Amino acid sequence: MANSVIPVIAIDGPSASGKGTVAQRVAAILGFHFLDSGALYRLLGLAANQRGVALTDESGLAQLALAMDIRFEGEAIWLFGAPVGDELRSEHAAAAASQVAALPAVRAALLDKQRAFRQAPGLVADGRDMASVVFTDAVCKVFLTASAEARAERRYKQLIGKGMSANIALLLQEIRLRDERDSQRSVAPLQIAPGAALLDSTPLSIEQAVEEVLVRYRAACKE
Ligand SMILES: Nc1ncnc2c1ncn2[C@@H]1O[C@H](COP(=O)(O)OP(=O)(O)OP(=O)(O)O)[C@@H](O)[C@H]1O
Ligand SMILES: Nc1ccn([C@H]2C[C@H](O)[C@@H](COP(=O)(O)O)O2)c(=O)n1
Repeated sequence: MANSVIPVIAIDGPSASGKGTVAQRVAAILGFHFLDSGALYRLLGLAANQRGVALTDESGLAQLALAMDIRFEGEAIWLFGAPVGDELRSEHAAAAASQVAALPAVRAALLDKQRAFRQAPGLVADGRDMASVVFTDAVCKVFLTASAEARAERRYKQLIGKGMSANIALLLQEIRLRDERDSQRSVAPLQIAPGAALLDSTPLSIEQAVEEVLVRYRAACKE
């Protein structure tokens, strides 16, 4: 199958809007591959930390991004042959990811790694620029959002559920800060891409949000 005809569903949106959860479930229902593009930026922040590369060293980070040996196996992730634990999901890792993601050379270095996930029979990709940059020809583009308060509450429950400590007021502050940085940066900012459908999941359950995406995908396939 030629790469360009392999269908992609692009789900972008702000932090903790539920994109990862929804994208993963849609992929499972359709039997598609799944790309958590944020994990690549988080892994780069982690690798930089491990190897002493400053989060402001654009060329050093870009070289590290190209060299990163990453393996995804279901929920498990390996970085340079070592398993990565829950630290990848911490707000500390998220803040580092948001910082390195603002650097143009880093984004360019990660493009091929992301596009390599486009494999038959299809791909569901979540991130910030899936529809606007990485998979501009995606058959279905969704911008999944929710109020900052709902997102902070979801993240709080997620972290507590994993046995990690969390403070909801602090989470709300971090979410707002990250929204600001991700949407104000000059390269590939978080935005609603042309042709993307806006889906506000504040009042929706996960199942309802999944169904909304599937409805849009099926409609797009009929066009
Ligand atoms: N519609 C929903 N209603 C309630 N909780 C939800 C909903 N969607 C997702 N969640 C929960 O919110 C938490 C955050 O979701 P998820 O990790 O998928 O967000 P995300 O947008 O991928 O975040 P990030 O980009 O920061 O990784 C998860 O615990 C998930 O189960
Ligand atoms: N396509 C992407 C994915 C992620 N980022 C950045 C912005 C986020 O703050 C950070 C972590 O992402 P998350 O795991 O929360 O989805 O990575 C990006 O710029 N582009």
